[in-house]
Amino acid sequence: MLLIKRFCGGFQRINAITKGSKPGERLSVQGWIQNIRRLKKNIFFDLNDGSTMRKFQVVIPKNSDTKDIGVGSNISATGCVQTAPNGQLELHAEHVEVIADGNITEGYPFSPKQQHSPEYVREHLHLRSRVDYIAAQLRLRHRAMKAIHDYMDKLDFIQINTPVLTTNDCEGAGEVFRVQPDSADLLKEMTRPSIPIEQSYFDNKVFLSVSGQFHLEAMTYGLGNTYTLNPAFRAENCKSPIHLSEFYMYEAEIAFITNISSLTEFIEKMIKAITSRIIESSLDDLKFCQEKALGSAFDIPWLESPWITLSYDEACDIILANKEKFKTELKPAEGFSKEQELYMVEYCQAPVFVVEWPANQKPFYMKAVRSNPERVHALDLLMPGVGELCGGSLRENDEERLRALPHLPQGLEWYLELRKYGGTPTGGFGMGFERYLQLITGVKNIRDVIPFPRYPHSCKL
Ligand SMILES: NC(=O)C[C@H](N)C(=O)O
Repeated sequence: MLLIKRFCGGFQRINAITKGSKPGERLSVQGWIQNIRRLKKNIFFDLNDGSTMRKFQVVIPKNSDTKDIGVGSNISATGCVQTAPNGQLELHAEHVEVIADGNITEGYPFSPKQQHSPEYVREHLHLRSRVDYIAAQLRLRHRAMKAIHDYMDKLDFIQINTPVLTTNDCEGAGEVFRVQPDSADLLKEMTRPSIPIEQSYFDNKVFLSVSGQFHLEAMTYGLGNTYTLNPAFRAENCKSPIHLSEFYMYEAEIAFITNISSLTEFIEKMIKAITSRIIESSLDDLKFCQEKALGSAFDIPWLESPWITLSYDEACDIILANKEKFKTELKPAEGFSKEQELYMVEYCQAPVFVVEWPANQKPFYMKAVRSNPERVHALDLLMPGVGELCGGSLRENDEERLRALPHLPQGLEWYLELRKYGGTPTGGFGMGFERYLQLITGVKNIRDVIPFPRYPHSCKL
């Protein structure tokens, strides 16, 4: 504790104070003033330091010199913790110092007393961490990441920092961002005889990663179970409220797995566990985000009940039997539309795993069902409100079967070689981390659950 205090320069964070301080304790805090009330005997500051959505009241005698202090001012205060008449802890300050003026009137876009729309708040990305529900979202995001890391660590998964720059496009779709130096001089300087000039830095075409899966597979062949929680990129001209050009993907690769039901069980257990952990650690922020998003907080209905698994054919039957309910038609080569995904969840009244997909709808690396090679051991997890949350599969670990594929992508000799030196059965999944945050908070636009959203026509800051 001493060490922590010294790191923070002797100041305590409000979250720690409201959770652990006792009346009578002397301490110092720093933060931003959110509101000032000047009453007969005392002046009351509502102090916020970003560590919690709870405001901490600082009380100073009326005769103190506070003419330089206004809403938005940065202050430090030292004093004694006491219990306020409402039962909450407050600081009776003997010493208050102004660290910086707030100046929040001169062109400041947010009025402390006004509610601003998410679209408006998003226009001021660099200032929006000062808006209460964005701060709550970002704290929740941190807790959710921590919950994932703690969960995986407990299960002895090894975290792998998969590369952001890659030469493969994993999913095989043409949706990648190319990367090359901006400097024409540098490219020229590095030119080699047989390499196109724009590739002369790496001697290869290089992309921003769309998925860390192949790198995880390589590591899993030596380390056993691995995972990553890294940025992934998709160059799609898609303005939907559930897509980003840069997002975080939580991917795991499990060794010695031979059954798709083991994978669905793993995912269901994991999502329930990390969600419960977030509820334990961040209930205030979670409820606040839910209220802001949907008007009222909600319980998460899928935490206790079992989830459903449907084969692709069973899922199609449900859609076809209800086809008058959809604007979109079921297209055999394209999987389900968003409204069909959401309908399936509503129909089953539970999250739904769709398994046993037609091979022609899925990437080449998925393991063929041996009794029916037209099908692959793949899964999509459909959740209420967001539709697809996870995609996963067992991986084809038979080198010969991979080599025989008519559309095997070029340049993946290394991927085949993994199988050549021992075709370990593996399987795994990817979960869009921001989509998960949308799922538990109800936040409609994915741009509000990531600090700096990147999407078509927008890469600010
Ligand atoms: N790791 C995974 O299975 C995720 C999958 N490659 C995807 O991008 O959806």
